[in-house]
Amino acid sequence: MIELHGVSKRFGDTLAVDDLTFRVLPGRVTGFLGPNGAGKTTTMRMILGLNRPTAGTISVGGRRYVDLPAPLREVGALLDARAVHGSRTAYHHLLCLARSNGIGRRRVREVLALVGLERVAGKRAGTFSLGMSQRLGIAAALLGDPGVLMFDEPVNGLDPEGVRWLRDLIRGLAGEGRTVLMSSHLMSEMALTADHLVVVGRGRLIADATMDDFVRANTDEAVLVRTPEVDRLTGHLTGSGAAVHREPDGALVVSGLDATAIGRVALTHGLPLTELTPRRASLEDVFMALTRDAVEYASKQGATR
Ligand SMILES: Nc1ncnc2c1ncn2[C@@H]1O[C@H](COP(=O)(O)OP(=O)(O)OP(=O)(O)O)[C@@H](O)[C@H]1O
Repeated sequence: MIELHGVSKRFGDTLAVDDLTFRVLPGRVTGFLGPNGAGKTTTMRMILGLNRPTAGTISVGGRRYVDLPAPLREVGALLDARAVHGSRTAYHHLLCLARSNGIGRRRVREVLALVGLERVAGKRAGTFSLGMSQRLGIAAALLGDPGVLMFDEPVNGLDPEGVRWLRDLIRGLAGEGRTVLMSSHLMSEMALTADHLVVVGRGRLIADATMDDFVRANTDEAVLVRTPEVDRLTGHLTGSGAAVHREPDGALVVSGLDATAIGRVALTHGLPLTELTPRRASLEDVFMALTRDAVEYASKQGATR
């Protein structure tokens, strides 16, 4: 488990992290979301003891990172995939890390195989593509077989096969009971990977909820209905207390009644339905709506909305 209590971090005039309190629990993937500059990387760096909090406390498995005797065996992290000695081979890079934490050569071979880099283990890391560097960073995170894992934007640079592989790997790690915290700007991927979300904006906590609750709580439930009998169905639905909005293509967007109730109204009056689809916002829709005010570096188009 990772636990943050009242954590803040100031860089000069910038309050990068502002009084964050949350827990990352084992056995599930926690997605760490926030617009650019929201403080995600700074928070992860503080968890790893790379930045010292200005205020507050952080513990990993009940202890501060600096108090962990063999940190790689407790916490594995991918923060910056390019942060390797470019002249070292992938194998040598991992071997150096392993040695500093009392981990044997066999494990180095194992993690290279796990991330699919066996064939290029003897190549210099500086010649790797971004996707290969990400795989090497993931191998490094897994080296000590740690119970806590953090991945900052791990999907960057991966090809579609790699994206799917990483999703399965991350879900598998959580399935084994590990604590997994992962940031990504790819909302569709996050929706497929994470069970729980911690959302930040301008350094502050915006939400800490399960994926399902987060989307449901921020969605206006509505049902998309199509029928050849638009006027009659609209009349009966409004008569039953629903609000009905007619789209230009003739579809009805109905709120105030769920799909079952709408189906019943149609059946009672003998009106055919050609579509009856509960509408739910996507994670991306909800994220954009909730963080709109917290976006620091908006594009012009976004800023004028
Ligand atoms: N070493 C530093 N010195 C000064 N300011 C910093 C430093 N590191 C981060 N910041 C500032 O802290 C804020 C949070 O940055 P951080 O990189 O943690 O955000 P993020 O959520 O990871 O963003 P992104 O999604 O763009 O990676 C930003 O305003 C950034 O400019």
